Amino acid sequence: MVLKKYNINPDLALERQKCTFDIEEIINIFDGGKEKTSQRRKIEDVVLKSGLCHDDVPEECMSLKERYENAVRKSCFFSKLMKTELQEITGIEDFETPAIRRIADALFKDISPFLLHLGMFVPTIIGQCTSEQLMIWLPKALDLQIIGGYAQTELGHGTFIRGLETTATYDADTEEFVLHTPTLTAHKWWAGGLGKTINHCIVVAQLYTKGVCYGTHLFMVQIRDLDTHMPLPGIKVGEIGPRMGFSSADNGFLGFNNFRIPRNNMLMKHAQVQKDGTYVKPARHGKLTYQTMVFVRVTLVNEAAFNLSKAVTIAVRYSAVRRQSEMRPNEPEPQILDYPTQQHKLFIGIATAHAFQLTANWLWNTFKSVLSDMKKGDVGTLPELHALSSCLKAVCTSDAALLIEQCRYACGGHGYMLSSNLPYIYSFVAATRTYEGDYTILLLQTARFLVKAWEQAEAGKTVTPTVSYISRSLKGEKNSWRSTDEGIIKSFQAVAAGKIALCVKSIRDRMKSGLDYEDAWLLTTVQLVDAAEAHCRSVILETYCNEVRRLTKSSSDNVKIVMHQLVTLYLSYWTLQRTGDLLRYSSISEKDIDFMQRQYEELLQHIRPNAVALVDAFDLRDEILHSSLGAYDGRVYERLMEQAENNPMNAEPVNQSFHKYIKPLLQGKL
Ligand SMILES: CCCCCCCCCCCCCCCCCCCCCCCC(=O)SCCNC(=O)CCNC(=O)[C@H](O)C(C)(C)COP(=O)(O)OP(=O)(O)OC[C@H]1O[C@@H](n2cnc3c(N)ncnc32)[C@H](O)[C@@H]1OP(=O)(O)O
Ligand SMILES: Cc1cc2nc3c(=O)[nH]c(=O)nc-3n(C[C@H](O)[C@H](O)[C@H](O)COP(=O)(O)OP(=O)(O)OC[C@H]3O[C@@H](n4cnc5c(N)ncnc54)[C@H](O)[C@@H]3O)c2cc1C
Repeated sequence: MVLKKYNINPDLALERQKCTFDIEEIINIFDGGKEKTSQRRKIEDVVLKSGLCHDDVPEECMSLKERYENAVRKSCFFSKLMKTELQEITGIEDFETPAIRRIADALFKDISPFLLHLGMFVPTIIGQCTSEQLMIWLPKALDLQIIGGYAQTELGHGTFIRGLETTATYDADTEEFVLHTPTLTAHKWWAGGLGKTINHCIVVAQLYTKGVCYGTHLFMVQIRDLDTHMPLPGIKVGEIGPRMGFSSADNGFLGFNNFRIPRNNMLMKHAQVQKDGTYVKPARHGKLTYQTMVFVRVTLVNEAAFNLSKAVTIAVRYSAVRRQSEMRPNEPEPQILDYPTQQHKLFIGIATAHAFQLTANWLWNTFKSVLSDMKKGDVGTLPELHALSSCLKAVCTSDAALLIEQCRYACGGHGYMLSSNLPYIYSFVAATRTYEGDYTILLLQTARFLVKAWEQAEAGKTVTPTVSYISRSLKGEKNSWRSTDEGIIKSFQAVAAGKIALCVKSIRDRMKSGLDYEDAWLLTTVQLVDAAEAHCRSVILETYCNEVRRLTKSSSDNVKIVMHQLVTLYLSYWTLQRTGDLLRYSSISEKDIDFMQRQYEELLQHIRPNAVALVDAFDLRDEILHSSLGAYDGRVYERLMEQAENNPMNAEPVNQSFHKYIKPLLQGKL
């Protein structure tokens, strides 16, 4: 749709006049500097001027098939644009993924069927191929001569990778692997793009050679003919059916009937099968084939931040425009943003988007540093990265989904309209809580690391920095509550340490009473999930505070003030959410809690005049927001009416069903 131009709604115009800081300064902080902001805007200009974002009919009014076909059309032209004009016009050679990721949302209200190609297929080639394999597949994949996906999950197993049933049996006579789907539940299920779009696929299968199973490994498999796009003989493939979101992502199923691929199609950077069938196991770490999952978990923290920033921009702008009820008799109806309960729903969304974005950047740097260690042969930092990326993916996607839904509640009935975009944003983020490792499963992975760290610290060994609070706790350091940033972080660490200690005790007590370790662990899993979540909270709080302090060192005073108000709001919010835990594991008193409550409510008032400016500082163009409620000009009612009038249901004054059914019913002739 072409966005109509309106004058700015007067309420929004007034809000912008109240702003106390330079918006551009905050935009630059989140982009990583002025230069990066200007690069990103150039990329956005090129894509928006290309006309690619235009739809004749709103996406939500298309049939599923039309939506898919429209998404393929746009993905192809977008790919072409990325390869040609974007580079030529902007002169930017190194397309930073965040900029491409952001502008992709101007094209797709839902998901591109090519998402997994960029998100998992290419990263798996980079992380899992030998240099020879890389030379074969990477240029083709980057040039989109082949389009791929990542098929790991099966109908019967997603979480438990070791339980996957698809087999890849080596035949030394022909130097081939035979891929086979032995049962119904062994069919690959869910892979994005697999249903209709891709011609290649990374397949995860149990490797058999010389009669021995060596567990899951990765294989490059061509599944469709490059010319006709027909499934190759021995391949059964299709779309899995309508779902809550991801409507244009053509998630698919895949089965193999003794399908043969060359030996060289096993991705052999870490483990190899030699020509005679001899298996050479990975030299350094048993879980290196899980590396793409770690990469995606890291990027999903960024997804949580980005999508939350979209939702909260929509809801804050709408709340500045919407007037409802009365605060005192006969007074004009206030903007709903003036209600403290509305501020309570929304300002935590702004602070959380900041916290997650800065945590995502920090995690990305940690990921890059672990990769660089691994290149030098050192895998010592991998367990901590796995533990961090697991809990941050779980908690950030889960919190973001809850807060996005809260943004929808904050928009009342209009938030329920698809044209608000809030239902799309929610259904996308709700899926991120499940895919790439379900919430509970990932927290249990972190818990495993925490229990080990506890045991190491108990044995007097040094533990990694993110769990150094465990050593302090074991030394008997008692937590004394202070309502400063550092004081609150220390108290949250004391909560995490206390919960880990209880888990360890619980496991040990259960073992003393005769249970084996597995049962003792199993019966403690409710507490273990809770302890891992507490650990994660302390990591986010600490990272957010540290990063704001670091990044605003040379900022203007007003930017420092407003950024720090959000940090304090975030710390106060979580203190009030976790009073039970803090009363149990720290020295916080009722008086301290009263103080925090008052501080929180005062902060809502302080932030209120800057609320619209703070969401403007996410710098999200209308074309990216796709929202009748959240456009920059705040012309909510005009846009809602426009959408209603353009609804294909209104193209004819009388629907044919009247003549077919209603009239005969009215006349008693049905
Ligand atoms: C071209 C233009 C087109 C336009 C498109 C425009 C798009 C814009 C472009 C932008 C691109 C950017 C993309 C960003 C967004 C990305 C979105 C991507 C969408 C993804 C869709 C979803 C994909 C999927 O879901 S794939 C399937 C994922 N599946 C899972 O995650 C399964 C979860 N299960 C597991 O991970 C495991 O089974 C696990 C960990 C639960 C248990 O494993 P296992 O049983 O093998 O191990 P354990 O016995 O429990 O542990 C043993 C030991 O290993 C350690 N360990 C486990 N995992 C790891 C690991 N990953 N790394 C390191 N170590 C690990 C574990 O801790 C144990 O250690 P100990 O020391 O022994 O304790
Ligand atoms: C939109 C979407 C896109 C996807 N895209 C892809 C893709 O491109 N490629 C791909 O390979 N996969 C993909 N997936 C699959 C996804 O990775 C899995 O659905 C996910 O890993 C969860 O696994 P599952 O479905 O087997 O859930 P299950 O493991 O069956 O989980 C069901 C419930 O059981 C619980 N549970 C399971 N095991 C345990 C345990 N050990 N302890 C305690 N509780 C447990 C879970 O916590 C959960 O509550 C996609 C999924 C979705 C929704």
